[in-house]
Parts: sequence; structure tokens; C-alpha cells
Amino acid sequence: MNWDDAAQAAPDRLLGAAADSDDQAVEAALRPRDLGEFVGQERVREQLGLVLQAARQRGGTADHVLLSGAPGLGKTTLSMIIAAEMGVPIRITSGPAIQHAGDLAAILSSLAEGEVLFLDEIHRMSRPAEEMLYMAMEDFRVDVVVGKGPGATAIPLELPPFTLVGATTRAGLLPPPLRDRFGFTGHMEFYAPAELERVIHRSAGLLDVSVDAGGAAEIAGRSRGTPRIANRLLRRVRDYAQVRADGLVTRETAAKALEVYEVDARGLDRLDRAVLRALLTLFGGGPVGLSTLAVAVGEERETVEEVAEPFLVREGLLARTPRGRVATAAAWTHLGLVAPQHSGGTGSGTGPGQTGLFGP
Ligand SMILES: Nc1ncnc2c1ncn2[C@@H]1O[C@H](COP(=O)(O)OP(=O)(O)OP(=O)(O)O)[C@@H](O)[C@H]1O
Repeated sequence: MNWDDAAQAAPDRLLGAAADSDDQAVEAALRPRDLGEFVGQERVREQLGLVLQAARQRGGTADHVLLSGAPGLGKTTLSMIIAAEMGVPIRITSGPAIQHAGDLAAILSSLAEGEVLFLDEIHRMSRPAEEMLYMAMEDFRVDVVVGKGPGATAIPLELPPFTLVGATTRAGLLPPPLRDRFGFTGHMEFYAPAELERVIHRSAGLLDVSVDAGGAAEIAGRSRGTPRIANRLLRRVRDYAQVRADGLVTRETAAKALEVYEVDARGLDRLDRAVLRALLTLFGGGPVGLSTLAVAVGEERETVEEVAEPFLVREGLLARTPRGRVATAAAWTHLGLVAPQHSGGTGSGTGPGQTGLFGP
């Protein structure tokens, strides 16, 4: 199971970064329409702005663009902005939807001149489709193979110039020949709390929700650096403010609402805390093997590894070591527990979980 599958395996997770059906319904309304409205990602925004302006001045199509970064950081939104800034239509598809080279040939041959083709999860495309894409990106041409075996013939097909915008959660997974064919690569970072506050104020305006500065800060602090999560938490807090308060989202209302949804002050949810708690209370802070930890919390190994761990590692609460998972000192503090004397909290101790019984 990879990141994307694992994220989808936990679709009901309020803090999951992948879009759920509820998100899809409102996201269209919340998407910034141009680079000026797009919050944060200053470097990518400036670089991309130059690429697009130069292409407009030359009257040509923009170079192919690769956007990498975690789910929910705005890759789809940016691809739509690219099309809007270039004044061209956009076609949206994804790697897993293109399993045969013929699927890709059909899409490419039906593009309008200058159109943006957004290929989400480009790292999950099939090999033959990927190879067809090389030629399409470089020469705006594909060879369509007709027939099979010795009688097969390749018919060259000219394509209109287009801009490919590829999105991937893992740029490192792309084969170098594909990566090299992008003229510009933008790496999307997680957002700072102040940037998320701006996203929240903007979305609140569009959804007609009253949020004060404290309310926005409270939601931002629990949104794991991700605009999609910030927008989702805003909607849940809005519900709470409407039903249990006077409709205004203050710091206190936001905190109470998110307590109901079991999202803590640092943006951990029930699964994250269960993993940490098991690591601390059952295994003395580790090291403990991933499979053992997963059994202890009653989850699949992949769910713990792909859904809970990345954020815990990013927050400095958990470390992956060759001997297993280890809690940091911050993990003990966060759960309000006291680290036992023998636990260094960083894997240097000799706690009960470090007997080697539970190898990684
Ligand atoms: N920089 C931003 N400013 C304001 N809103 C943003 C920004 N980035 C993302 N959003 C909001 O977050 C939501 C998710 O963004 P988007 O769908 O573009 O993410 P993504 O990176 O393409 O995710 P995925 O990889 O899951 O497709 C959108 O509704 C959008 O409104």
C-alpha cells in the first residue's frame, strides 16, 4: 500500500489530507482563482509567475510544470490557476486512470491548442503510458501502435502544443527521463500557521462564517500545515458555533468544537494519540517494531506507517530508527506522561521495549 492508498483507507479521518466527498463538494468554491489569491508558497508562486508571464509575452504555451508535495497543499488549485492565467482550458486526469498507452493517446489527441493537461499522481501511471508521454512532452507527437506482433505498425500522430502539469506526492519516485522533461518543478511546502490563518479567513468569507483572529489561529494550529484540513476543520467548527454557540467562531468555540471531534491542540487525532500512547505506555517509549505497534493499536501496519507516522515524525514526536519506532521527549510531554528514568526518550535508553523481542 502506498501513501495514496493508505490515505484512502482511512477516508473518515477528519485530519486525513486526501480529499473526501464532502471536501469535493465545497473545494471548487474555495479554490483561489489566480496567483494573487493563492496564499503562501512564495517561492513557487514567484517562479511560476515568471514562467507564465514569459510564456504569455512570447505568445506561446507555458513549459511543462511538475508540482510535488503532500496531498491537500494546493497542487490541483495551482494547475487550475496556470490554465486561468494562460487563458486556456484545462483537462484533469490522474496516473491511475491511465493504465494503457491508448488511454493517454486518446486524451492527448483531443487536447485543444495550448490546453493544460493536469495529471495528478503522475508517479502511478503505467510504464507504456509513461513512455508515450516522453515523446508527447518533447516533440508533441505520439506513435500509435496499430496491430500486434510482427505486423504491428507505429502511426505517428501530431499533437497540438500543450502544457503538462504533473502532480506527485513523491518527486523521487519519478523516473529521471520523465522528471527531466519538465521545464519547471515546484516543491510545495507545508504551510506556516499564519498562512493557514489567511486561508481560513478567506474561506470563512466565502462560506459566510464569522471567525475572529483567535478562532482562525486555533483552527490553523490544528490543521497540520495543510489548507484542505484547515478548510475541513473550519466547516466542523462552523457547525458547532451554529448549534452550540452564537455562530461566531472564537478561539474558545474552535477549541471546544475540535475537542468534540478529538483533534487536539497540536493537530493529533485519535489514531495518532493511540499510536503514541501505545508506544509510551506499553513499550516504554520504544524502540518497538512497526508491526507490533500496529497490533497494539488494532490497525493495519500500513495505516500506522502511512497515515499516522508521517505527521508524528514531522512534529518531532516519534522517530524511525533501524531498531524500531522511538518516542521523543516531546511525546511524553504532549501526552502529559513522565518518561521513566531508564528511557532516554530518544532511543538511547534500555526500556522494556528495547529487549530486541520486537525487531523492526
Ligand atoms: N495556497 C492556498 N490558498 C488558499 N487555499 C488553498 C491553497 N492551497 C490549497 N487551498 C485549498 O485547499 C483545498 C485543497 O487544495 P488542492 O485540491 O489544490 O490540493 P492538492 O495538493 O491538489 O491535493 P491532492 O494531492 O489531494 O489532489 C482547495 O479547496 C483549496 O481551496
